[in-house]
Formats: sequence, C-alpha cells, structure tokens
Amino acid sequence: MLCNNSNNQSDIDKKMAAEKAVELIKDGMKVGLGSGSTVFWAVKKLGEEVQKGLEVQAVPSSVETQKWAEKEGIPLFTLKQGEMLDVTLDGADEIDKSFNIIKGGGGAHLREKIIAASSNTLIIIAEKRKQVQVLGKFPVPVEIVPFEAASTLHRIASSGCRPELRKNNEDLFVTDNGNYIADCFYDSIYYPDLLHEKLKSLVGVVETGLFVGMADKIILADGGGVHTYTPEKPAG
Ligand SMILES: O=C(CO)[C@H](O)[C@H](O)COP(=O)(O)O
Repeated sequence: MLCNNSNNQSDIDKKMAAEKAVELIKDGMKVGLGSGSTVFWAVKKLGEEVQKGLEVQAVPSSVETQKWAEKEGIPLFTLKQGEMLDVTLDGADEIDKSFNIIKGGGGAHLREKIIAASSNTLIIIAEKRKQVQVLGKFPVPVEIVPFEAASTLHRIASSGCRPELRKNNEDLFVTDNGNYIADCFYDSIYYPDLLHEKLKSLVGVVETGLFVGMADKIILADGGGVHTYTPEKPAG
C-alpha cells in the first residue's frame, strides 16, 4: 500500500501535509496516531524527531500504525481513565466544505474515533483533492459485528444506501477489532450528523466512518503548497 519514498504527486502531497502537522508536536506531548498512507509519513517524520531528542509518547490506532511507530522508535503507551492525548494526527477519505469527514478507507475508523475523542486536538492531514462540496462519492464505512451480518446490512440499507460487505481478496475484511465493514453507498450526504445518528442507532452497528465536527485543524496539500484550515466549532 505504501511507498517508502515520495515518488509521485499524491505521495508528495501526503508527505507535505504530514510533515507540516508534525511541526506542531512539541516536547512532552501525548500523541494519537491515526492510520493510512498519509499518517505513514507523519510517523516517519515523528520518528526522525524522536531520534533527534523530541520526547513524546503515542497511542497508535491500528496494528499497522503500531508496527510503523515501533520501527521508528516512538514510545507507545495506553491511556488511563480520564487521561487525554494532546493531539491526534489522522488522515481522511473525504472532507466537505464544513470540514465533516469520511474516514475508514483502511477499516480503522473505530479506533481512530476513540483516539480522536480522547484528544484535545484532532488534526486531519490529507491531499487537497480529498476535499469535496458534499460528502457521498466515497462510501461510508460502517463497522458491524459479524453475528448475523446480513440482518444488520438490511437495517443499514433502510438508511437509504446500498451496503456492501468489504472484501479482502476472496475473504471478508476483518478489522483489528474482529468485526466486518459495510461500505455504504449513498448519493450526496447533506446531513452527515443525522446520518451518523441514524446508523449508530441500528442494532449490530459498532461505529460509522462519519467524523462530524470533530476536526480542530485540517492540513491539506497540493502542488500549490500546504493549506491549513481551522474549522469553526459550535459553542459549548
Ligand atoms: O481512515 C483511514 C483508515 O481507516 C485513513 O485515515 C483514510 O483511509 C485515509 O487514508 P490515506 O491517508 O491512505 O489516504
């Protein structure tokens, strides 16, 4: 899935966004590490900084990210009850103009959402081409329990989508949590908050890949450079 050197524009953009975000990591910080090929570059850069003496501790959101972090010599830890991460860096599959996000292309969105919810600041890093007017071109990944998955898919379809169980070659894709992913194909998603609530209310659904109003900073890169956005958050 990943390149070890940035040899095309997509990789260059991912790397630029990731490295910009790592500049915001300071000594003593507790850092959440998301998943995916953009986060790969962040882990690599953070590893370089750790080798130079930066003192951080991190929580990885997937087995794959954990392996990368261990390889880079980034100390890992587990949050205690009530303990917060200072910042989480994570990628995105689609970002709308209000900075609502679809994640879970790698099937890691449950753990990603857990670390995002345990972070004082969530920074999303991505190629600028992931930004759209309205969410919906990318199917919404929904993690579901394997037990009687067909009946859960039927309930999910009632939310107005065509759900497909994600495959890994001939087998079903299984998440790090032992669950399945239903990729849900909608037309335009105008109310991602309502859709998230509806999906979460269905028996058998564990978590959706809709991250609504969660990002504190979005760093997007393209051939023209790196662009940083700070979404307005509702008061309270
Ligand atoms: O949500 C994710 C994994 O579950 C990733 O952050 C998302 O799929 C983006 O990945 P990439 O940086 O490889 O484009």
